[in-house]
Amino acid sequence: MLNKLFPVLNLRLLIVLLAFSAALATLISSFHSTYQVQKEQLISHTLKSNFAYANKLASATDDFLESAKQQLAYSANKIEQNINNAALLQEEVTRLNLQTNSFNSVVISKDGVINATSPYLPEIIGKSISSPGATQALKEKKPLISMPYMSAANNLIIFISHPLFNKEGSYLGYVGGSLYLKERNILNDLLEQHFYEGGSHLYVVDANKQILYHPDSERIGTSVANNKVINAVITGEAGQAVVVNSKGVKMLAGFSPVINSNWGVVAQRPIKATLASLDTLIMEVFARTLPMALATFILIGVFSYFISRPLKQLASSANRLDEVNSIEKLKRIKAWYFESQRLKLAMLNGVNILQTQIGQLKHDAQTDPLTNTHNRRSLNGLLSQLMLKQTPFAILEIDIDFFKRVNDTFGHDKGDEALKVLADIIKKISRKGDIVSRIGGEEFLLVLPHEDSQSALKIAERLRTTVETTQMETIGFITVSIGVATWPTHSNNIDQVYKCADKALYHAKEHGRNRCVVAEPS
Ligand SMILES: Nc1nc2c(ncn2[C@@H]2O[C@H](COP(=O)(O)OP(=O)(O)OP(=O)(O)O)[C@@H](O)[C@H]2O)c(=O)[nH]1
Repeated sequence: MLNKLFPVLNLRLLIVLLAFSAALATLISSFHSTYQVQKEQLISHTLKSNFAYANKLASATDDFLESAKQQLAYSANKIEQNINNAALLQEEVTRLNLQTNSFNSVVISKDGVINATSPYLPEIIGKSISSPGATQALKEKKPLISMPYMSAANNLIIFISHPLFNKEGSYLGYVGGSLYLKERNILNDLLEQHFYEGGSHLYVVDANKQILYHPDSERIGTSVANNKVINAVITGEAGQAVVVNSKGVKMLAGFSPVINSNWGVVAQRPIKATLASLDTLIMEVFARTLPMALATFILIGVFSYFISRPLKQLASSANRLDEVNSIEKLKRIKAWYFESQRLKLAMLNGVNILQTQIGQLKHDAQTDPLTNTHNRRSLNGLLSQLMLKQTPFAILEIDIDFFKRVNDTFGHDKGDEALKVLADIIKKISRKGDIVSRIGGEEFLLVLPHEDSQSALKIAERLRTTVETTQMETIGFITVSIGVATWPTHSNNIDQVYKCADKALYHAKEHGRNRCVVAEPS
């Protein structure tokens, strides 16, 4: 079941899989950590630089407003002393306008009447002014930067003013200047200098979260709600944060307040734009790493081949240990590293032991242990081979005469000795190719290939006389009777040939023993 689910993997595939996944995991993890570290660095760096920009811009704006206030204070001082000199008033407002560029200036009396304007507009001199900035200035009677408001001509304006007092301290009115936030002015110029690319931009809000400056002029005058950066900056906080803007874009923002006007400057850049360069960088690193990674994978393939090869060869040899040349094949395997060497040696030892044992078992299965001649099973096999090859043969059935008496007289052990001596005699008489076999207790069979009855009878006679004349220790002399038959002359059926030899032997016994008889033709 398991094998069906997970087909057997070979060592090479396993090594390749293991090394490949390890290399891949290392590669992915190093790319991932490089990306993460770079990303964190980029984000942190962008946040810091945005904060620095916002800080710089806030302080520059602060400086501008402070300088405008100081210029107005200077002019106020001059005007206070010459409040009735209309020419000087006009000269002073003109100077203010020219100095600050687009800082439209006016002198207003304590009743709210326009005394001088720059640009010079004679048609409104002597008329009353009622704009929110003017009203606030008249009311508060102190140096002031107004809240931004919409002018009659639908311009977003801030009004900067300084009060006028005579020597006795009586209020005379004020001198002031308005900045048109949507139009080009010195504040715009200041902020636009720092506008940079890649979605980066900055904007300025007032204390009411109203946008005073934005690169998209449509946004000027609109309010921003639910923005934690703006919430923080209008309370006078400075810092940096990741924030989602009104369009749902994640931004890296730095923010800083403008103290003089309670405004806030925010410099921000979309995270996506910030990280775009990182994606390109990672792709470049990947492209440069690719050849090395490919080379590594090829090396893994080659190494896995050389590592697995000896084990694969040993495994395939293990399936054929019973082959004749298995030892030679094992010896030829190049086991070049420790484990494969040990395995090869162990297999060689195993094959040696196995083959010795198989040889021994084979010998035991085919041999009569007492006389070391072929047993009945082995004999049958050998005769089958002869018959298969159509090799004619004669059989000599040899039986010891009165062997019971030998046993009874000298004991069973001495009887065994006699059997061994007889076996040795038969072996000596036989030639190469003859088969000597013990087929019963005191019965032997000698197979003589290519011999006919007559020549077999001669050999039987020689055997009989040799036995008869061989003196055995303790026992003395024994005799044998021999029945001779031939295949296929007596019968084509081996059992019939046995029967013929039996009959011949019986005949020999019947006729006095110690004789050889050739079977009658069947
Ligand atoms: N020592 C010994 N005796 C055996 C062995 N196998 C059989 N015998 C004995 O061989 C004898 C065979 O006796 P019988 O078959 O009666 O024949 P015999 O005494 O040889 O007489 P004939 O064959 O008629 O000449 C028996 O006493 C068996 O016990 C053996 O392996 N060792």
